[in-house]
Parts: sequence; structure tokens; C-alpha cells
Amino acid sequence: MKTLNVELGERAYPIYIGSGLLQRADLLTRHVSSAQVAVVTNDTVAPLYLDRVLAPFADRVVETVILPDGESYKTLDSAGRIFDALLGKRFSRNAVLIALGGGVIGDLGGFAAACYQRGIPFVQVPTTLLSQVDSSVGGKTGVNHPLGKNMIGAFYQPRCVLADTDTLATLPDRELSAGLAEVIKYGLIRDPEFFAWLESNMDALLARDADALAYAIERSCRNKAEVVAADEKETGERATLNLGHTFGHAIETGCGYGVYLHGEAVAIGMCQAADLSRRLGWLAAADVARIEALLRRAKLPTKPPENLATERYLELMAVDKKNVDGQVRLILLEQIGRATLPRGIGMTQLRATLDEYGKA
Ligand SMILES: NC(=O)c1ccc[n+]([C@@H]2O[C@H](COP(=O)([O-])OP(=O)(O)OC[C@H]3O[C@@H](n4cnc5c(N)ncnc54)[C@H](O)[C@@H]3O)[C@@H](O)[C@H]2O)c1
Ligand SMILES: O=C(O)C(=O)C[C@@H](O)[C@H](O)[C@H](O)COP(=O)(O)O
Ligand SMILES: [Zn+2]
Repeated sequence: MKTLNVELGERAYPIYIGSGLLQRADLLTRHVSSAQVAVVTNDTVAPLYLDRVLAPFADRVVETVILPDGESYKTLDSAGRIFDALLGKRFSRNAVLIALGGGVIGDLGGFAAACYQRGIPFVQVPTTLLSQVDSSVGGKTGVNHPLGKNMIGAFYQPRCVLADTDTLATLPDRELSAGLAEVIKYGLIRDPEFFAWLESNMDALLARDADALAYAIERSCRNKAEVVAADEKETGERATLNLGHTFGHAIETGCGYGVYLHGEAVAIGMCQAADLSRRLGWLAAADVARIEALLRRAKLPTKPPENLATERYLELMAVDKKNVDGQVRLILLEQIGRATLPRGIGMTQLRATLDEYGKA
């Protein structure tokens, strides 16, 4: 097992990464000292892993909330179902909530934990590659709104993250690829050696080689933990974790939540961000091609949806948490391994990317 720490002073917490961790009762109980435990999960993950999470808590009062699966259920209504369950059981403010599942459950469960009685402790047990490398770490919790992705939420850190890499064995291939988009993101924004490692090891990752996956998860979490420790509330460097997300969130909202997986939308968005960076004269065309090639090798889409016209894109991008005074701000690339958040972006070049990128 590898242990990393997210260094946030009194809110610091460990990330445990390894095989067989769900069988390690001591790891979960170490961070769950209350007599009342709520487990939030969904109807895909529950039959696979709920028993293992419940096993150490036979002597506690346990409430399980099993939600329907899908991005379209990352809503205030689902959060309401969690509140109903906790209140129904008279759960106190020291009750611990365990979020067992992918990023949807982690974001939603964390949000419910942040709100219930103004905040109860919670633990992240991520079971997808995407949630093990990204969403379970850093305390961004929230739900979607019909007008925008993750528009309702809170920064609220978990007490620990327990990433059992064995759970990836049951993950569908399409979801594995979606997780690889966020892995590639770390290489692009701040870790060029990792990007090169990914170019050399993509086949091993797709073949689910255990060592390759463990290394990619650990290096991704290390990158994310460093960024979050430096800028927890996204006043600066943390915004670079949003590479491709302004375009990607527009795709997710515009096409309907769940049509494109988050990682797929981010993959397309990173290509659009790379194309725009090239148009602005910052990124070499050869690097854009290198980025597209790695994403394609990860079996991710790189071309935007045909039915999302430029004006609709711009409307959707106007609803983004990085915007200031209503002006769109985008994370762009100066080179592979270096991201930037420019003050203003040329609307002409942005329109050119939206009009032309991937349309030929
Ligand atoms: N908070 C953050 O910092 C952050 C970062 C990145 C993404 N996100 C959010 O995370 C969400 C995407 O997360 P995701 O990609 O994990 O999607 P997800 O939570 O929808 O999970 C993907 C699918 O895999 C299933 N699943 C989960 N674990 C499984 C397993 N071990 N075996 C088989 N099936 C399994 C799920 O039921 C679901 O059908 C989006 O809502 C995105 O906005 C948040
Ligand atoms: O942790 C962060 O910060 C990120 O931006 C990670 C992203 O991968 C993630 O999708 C996040 O939820 C997007 O944040 P948002 O603030 O744009 O909703
Ligand atoms: Zn993301």
C-alpha cells in the first residue's frame, strides 16, 4: 500500500492506494469512530463492493443509501434523498458518511456530508479510475444544475481517501478510458515526464497491468495533492486542473448529462484548448498532434459533437465558475507540461477553434 498526504493543516488527510484495501478493516475504522455510519453508493456498485465496506461496521448503526446509477442523478434531489435517510435514522453531527463509488457518488456524497447539519465527517472510497486519480482528492463536492455542471457545491475535504485498485477489475473499458483523460491532464498541466511515461505505457494501462495502473494512480494523486495543498479554494494554480473543462462541461451540459462521460468530454476539451493555444502562438502544432495521438491511443474521442454549434457553445461556456465579471477564462497550454490561465483570450481565435477544430 502507498500512502500520500494532502497537506492542509488541521484538515490534512491520507490517500491510501493499493490492492486489497477494502479487506483492511483497520483502514476504514481508523477514520470512522462514530456509532452511526451512512454509506452512499449506487445500484451498480452496491452489489459489487457494499458488503466489503459494511463488514467492519457490524457493531454500529448503519444506513445505506443506494441511488440510481448515472450522471443525471448528480442532483439536489438525490442529495435530498440522502438527507431524508440520515434524518430518518436521527443521525447526529458526528455520524460519518462513506461515499462508495465513482465521481458521481463522491461529489454527491461529499456535498450531502458538507450540508447535513452544516457538516459531518466523510470518507471517500473511489471505485473508478477517474475517481481514484482525481475526484476523490481535493474536496470539490457538488451537484449539477440543468444550466451548468457542478454549479451547486462546496469545498469540503474528506477525512481519508481509500482507493482499492482491485475494484478496477470490474470497471468497463469505456470508463477506464474516461479515467485516463484526467491522468493525461496531469502530464499536460505540470508533469511532462509523466506525459512521456504515459506515451510509453499506454498499452500496459489499457491492458490493466496492475503495476502500471498503481503507478499512474499514485503519480496522479501526488500531482493533485500538491496543487490542492498549494491552493485549496482555487484562487490560482488549482484552476489549471480545469484544463479542457470549460469546453468539456459545455459538451456535458449541452448534449445532456451522461451522453458523453466526463472524461470523454474533457478529452475533447483538452484538444480544443490545445488547438486554441496553437492559434494564439503558444503551442507548437507538433505538440497538438502529440496530445491528440495520446488521447486517441487511450481510446478517447478528440472531435467535438457535431450538433453543438459555436453560439450554443459560447452560451454554455458563459456558465463557468472560473469566469470573472461574466468574461470567459480558459486554461491553455504553453507547452506539454505547462498550463496557464491568461487574463483575456481573443474571442476571434476562440470562435475559430469552435468553428473549425475537428470539423474537417
Ligand atoms: N470533485 C472533483 O474534483 C471531480 C474531478 C473529476 C470529476 N468529477 C466528477 O466525477 C464524475 C465522473 O466520475 P466517474 O468517471 O467515476 O463516473 P461515475 O461515478 O458515473 O462512474 C462511472 C460508472 O462506473 C460505475 N462503476 C463505479 N465503480 C465501478 C466498478 N468498480 N466496477 C464497475 N462499475 C463501476 C458507475 O456505477 C458508473 O456507471 C463527474 O460528475 C465529474 O464531474 C469530480
Ligand atoms: O479538483 C479540481 O480543482 C478540478 O478542477 C478537477 C476536475 O477534474 C473536476 O472535473 C472538477 O469537478 C471540475 O471543477 P469545476 O470547479 O469546474 O466544477
Ligand atoms: Zn474533471
